[in-house]
Amino acid sequence: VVGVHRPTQLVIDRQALRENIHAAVSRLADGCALFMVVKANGYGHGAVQVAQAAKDAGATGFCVAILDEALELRAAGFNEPILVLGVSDPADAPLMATQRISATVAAQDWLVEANEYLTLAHAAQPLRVHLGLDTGMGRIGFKTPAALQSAVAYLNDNDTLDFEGIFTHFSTADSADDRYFKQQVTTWKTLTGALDQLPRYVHVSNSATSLWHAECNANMVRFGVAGYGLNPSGTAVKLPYTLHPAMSLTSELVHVKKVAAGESVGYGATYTASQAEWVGTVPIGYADGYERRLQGFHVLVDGQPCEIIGRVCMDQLMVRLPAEYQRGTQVTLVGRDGDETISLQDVADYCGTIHYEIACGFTSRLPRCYRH
Ligand SMILES: Cc1ncc(COP(=O)(O)O)c(CNc2conc2O)c1O
Repeated sequence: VVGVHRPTQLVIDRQALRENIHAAVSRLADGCALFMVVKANGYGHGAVQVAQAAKDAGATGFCVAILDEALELRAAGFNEPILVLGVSDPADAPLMATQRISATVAAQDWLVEANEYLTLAHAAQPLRVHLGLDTGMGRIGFKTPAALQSAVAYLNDNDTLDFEGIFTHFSTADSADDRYFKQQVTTWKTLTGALDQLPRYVHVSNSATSLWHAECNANMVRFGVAGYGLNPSGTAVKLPYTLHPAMSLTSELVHVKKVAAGESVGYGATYTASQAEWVGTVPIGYADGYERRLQGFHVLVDGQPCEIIGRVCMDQLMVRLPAEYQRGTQVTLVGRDGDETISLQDVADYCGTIHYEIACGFTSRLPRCYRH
């Protein structure tokens, strides 16, 4: 990667992305589309590169969180449908219409305000609208048949608006306990059952739903975390087919020294060697998204787990080495080295969070290097 002057990098395996997405596409019923969810810079993997890999593997559209992420894809030359999953600014309705970016709508007053902007702008294209239904996620969306019917009537009465899709989002699809999931499905059926006809895109599935409740898929799935090779449930529910994690994180030792018993390492001198030992310094820290909470976790050097000793600094961290190693020796922070592997799940477990947050948390200071 041009301009990389530090050995620390996120390595993204595009072949893994393509395999994960193609596996999902091949399992979808005829007529069901896969839109790759590339929000948050492709869950940290690089939105543009992920979008291309997903398109190569059969994705026919994309989902993002905010309008800026959709504009990034258009600027990169993607002409496929793009749905913004969050609530956008009604004042941006003309821009979205012109750019053929689909807007999520969660309330009728948003439609009325957007329509004012569209009418004033004499937008050449109607704004594509997906109505979001809140069936239990408790985030955004219509909750009653009456409100939904009213919004649909408003859509049908205004040619500045194109009723392109209707969707909901499940909050427990990744749980082995499906009681709440079933309640949401019932609510979904009640709400959509109140409409005479449904729009082109009808979608309810995130990765977990498409993996464990595929019968719910309708005609489009919003495929995210599994496309990156990660189990939506973490380790709670077994995958129906193998996924290939696409993200690795590697670096090199930039300094190696022998410390004597009694010598301290890191801010706050929180670590003191109890015996003479070899210590390596790795150029990565919390400003890269490698969190301070990872003190005491481990990295891999020469296929061996090496404990992170002392506090993680902003840009560097120190590890105990099993022996003397040369400057430049590879360090694996996420990925496989010999017989050992550190997964994003392992990092997330140690931090008391989920792998989504770890992957999204790697900052822009880490170059993304693409393989295959
Ligand atoms: C509306 C919506 N659809 C689909 C997805 C894709 O889910 P998946 O990556 O599990 O397949 C998300 C992810 N949203 C989030 C994932 O983590 N926090 C979120 O808000 C979402 O918010």
